[in-house]
Amino acid sequence: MYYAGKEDRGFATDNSAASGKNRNAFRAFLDAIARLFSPRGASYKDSYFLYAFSQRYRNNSYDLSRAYDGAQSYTMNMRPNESDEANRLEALHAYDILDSAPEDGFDQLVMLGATLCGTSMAVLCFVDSEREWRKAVFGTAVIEVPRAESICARMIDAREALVVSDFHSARIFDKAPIGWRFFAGAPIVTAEGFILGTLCVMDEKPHTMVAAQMDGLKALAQQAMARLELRRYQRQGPELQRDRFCQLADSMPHIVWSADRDGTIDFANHSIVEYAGLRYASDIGKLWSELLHPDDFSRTLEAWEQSVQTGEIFSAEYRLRRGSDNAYRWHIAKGIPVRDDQGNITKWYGTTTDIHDMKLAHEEIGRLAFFDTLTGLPNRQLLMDRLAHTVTLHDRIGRTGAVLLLDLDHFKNINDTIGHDNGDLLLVLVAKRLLASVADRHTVARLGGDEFVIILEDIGTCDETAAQAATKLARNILDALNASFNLDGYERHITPSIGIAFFGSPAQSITELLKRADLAMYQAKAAGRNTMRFFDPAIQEAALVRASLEAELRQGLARQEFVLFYQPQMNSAGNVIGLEALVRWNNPHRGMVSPADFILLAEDTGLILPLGRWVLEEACRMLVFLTANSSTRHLSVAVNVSALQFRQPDFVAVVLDVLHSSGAHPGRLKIELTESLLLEDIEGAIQKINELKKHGVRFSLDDFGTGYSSLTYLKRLPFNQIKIDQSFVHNILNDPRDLAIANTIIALGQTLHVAVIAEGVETSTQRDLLAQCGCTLFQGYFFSRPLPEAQLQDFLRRHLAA
Ligand SMILES: Nc1nc2c(ncn2[C@@H]2O[C@H](COP(=O)(O)OP(=O)(O)OP(=O)(O)O)[C@@H](O)[C@H]2O)c(=O)[nH]1
Repeated sequence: MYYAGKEDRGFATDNSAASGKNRNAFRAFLDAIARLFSPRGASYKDSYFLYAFSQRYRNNSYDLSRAYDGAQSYTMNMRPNESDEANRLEALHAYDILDSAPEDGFDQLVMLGATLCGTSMAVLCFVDSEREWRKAVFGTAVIEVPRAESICARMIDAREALVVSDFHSARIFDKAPIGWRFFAGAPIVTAEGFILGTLCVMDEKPHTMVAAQMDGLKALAQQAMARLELRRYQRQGPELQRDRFCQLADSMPHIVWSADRDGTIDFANHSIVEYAGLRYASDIGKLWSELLHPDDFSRTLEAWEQSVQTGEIFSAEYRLRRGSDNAYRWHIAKGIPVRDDQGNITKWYGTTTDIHDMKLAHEEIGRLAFFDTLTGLPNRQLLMDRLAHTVTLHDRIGRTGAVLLLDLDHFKNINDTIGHDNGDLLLVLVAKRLLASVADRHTVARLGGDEFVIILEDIGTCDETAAQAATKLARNILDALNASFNLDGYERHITPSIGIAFFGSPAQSITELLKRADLAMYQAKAAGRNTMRFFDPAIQEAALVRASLEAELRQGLARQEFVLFYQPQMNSAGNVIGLEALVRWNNPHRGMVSPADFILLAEDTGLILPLGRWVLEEACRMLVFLTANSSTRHLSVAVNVSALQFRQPDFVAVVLDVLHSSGAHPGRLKIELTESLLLEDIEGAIQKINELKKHGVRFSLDDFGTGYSSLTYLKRLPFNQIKIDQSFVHNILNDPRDLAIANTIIALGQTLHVAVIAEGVETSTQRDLLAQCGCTLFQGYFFSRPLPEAQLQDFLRRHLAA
């Protein structure tokens, strides 16, 4: 990378800079910049200079100061020493415009002036020492006027822009110009403040000029001056052009830069010094990557590579660190690739513009358009978009989702009693609780007023699982909102009514879906509020059944309706070696309920935790009882532990606590775990099992063969026993594959020195076949059904080893 001596300017000053190659590159640079500012792709001749110059020219202002009778003049706010006519003439001659041939660009400006002001004549003239000389004329063929007769010269002498509506009434000149009654002129002013001439419009008829026309005329005069600058610039040598360019580049608010193929910046204007707080613009070459926000780096690099590969304009948005406060601000960069004489792209010329405020404003506009201003939740518009997208997706992947429509109960009362502001606050707090009640992947939106919608995504594949998931979530919401709110220093209560509708395959319209959820919500209101209802009657029925079963389950626990049955476990000699404790629910209305009908619900509702503890306590009580008798002291009691129970952080402590308080022998307690329970956190499982094993507690792996049956479990988990699932035992006589599996499990047990017990043994043939395979422990109806405590005593008496 090469760099200029004038380091805060940037351009190279070595001799080669003047070479034709560099001149071409330089022209290409100007052209590139011009294209950036000119959407139509005009060359720098047309737009770059005009743009840059008009920026500076705009600083000279014109104030309406006096009005004549029928005429107005505008005081020109110029340099103090501009009355120096000699300097003015020198400035004029420097442009080398006098007596030059007509040029299209100037002709067009003059024509535009006449069209804009609706006059029959227009002239662009320069005032020399002796004459007014016209570079461009429209509606007149007169090219020169003696200075003494020139109104434009009078304008320059008086330093006033002028509008004369009618020379007949204005009488501000000794002699009205022949053939005109109307005149309006705007001065051609250099950046230094010299008035070189005017762009003026004339007519044979009187006229009035509205302010917009005068402004337009002044703008055209500015364009004429800019074009004059460009003309002079083009006639200068490359060195002068470069200096001039640097001055202009530095006057621009954008960061102007050029870069090599590998992205190294080898030129930047002064804006980068001001923005980034660099010492020299040239520092940008090495500091660029430090200024760029790290998160935007790879994206920017990709855009650059893309431009290098395709030759398309480089375009990227990124954040650049500001030197004054180290804040990152968004910028947009655009760079035009420029080819050398061989057609290879060697340079990129571009600008980088601060768009931070604009971007934030856009984001804010986007936020306002899609988010509710009060709660910050997605609004109806965004909800509809997401819902449409989610419904289509679920149809495609064959999954079920749900829409929960929630309306607060008697919300109007809140507004009426504690005011609308507190009502608003309550809506905000409700929104927060809703967000806290659902997982991030779901959407919580405010439909309007006191209505909210929750989209539950992917909650199952069948109605039952989806209904359970939706019920669980709706319950959470009901619980969350039922807790009191602190408003205005008082505890306030609000409840919701929730309607639930499902979507899946085939997709239904979102309007229909919301209508269904709305209908269900009204049913919830009709049912007394503070509750939920499903749109689907069958699901609703199932949910009601479940809800009443749950209520009964709670009651059952409180009323101690649960009992333990014990199923004996036998050895090959036909002696009892232990018991498996199995819970039953003795419901006053339903009779004896099997665990299959309530354990899942107990797990879903968390009731399994108190129930599981109760089972453990009962089993330990039985152990103490067995230990008291010398003939039963050796028997173990196996207890099934659910996944939720086992995952409790205090599981080990609970087991030890129950063992301790009951006085049961830990070595006689056997905990049965299922394979699926181990999947989630195998390390945690190993730790818990080992901790309890230290106290003598034994472990059995239940249902082995039905799940993943990973040998890793057997290797890593310190089980004392594996259970062959009854499904294999059931068909062991008919299905050789079941026999093979049972055989394998038994062989595994022998190899790993882990006891193997077969459950579900119903016949002597099954028992004999398993025994032939090497199985020594059995459990099943062939020996005994699970027995209530009273019948167990009898059984034990008959089957204990002498
Ligand atoms: N504070 C506040 N109130 C609102 C806003 N938007 C709507 N409301 C009020 O919310 C109330 C909604 O009432 P409804 O849902 O029709 O009736 P309700 O009193 O909740 O009674 P039910 O829905 O039948 O239980 C109306 O009184 C609205 O004026 C809001 O942005 N802020």
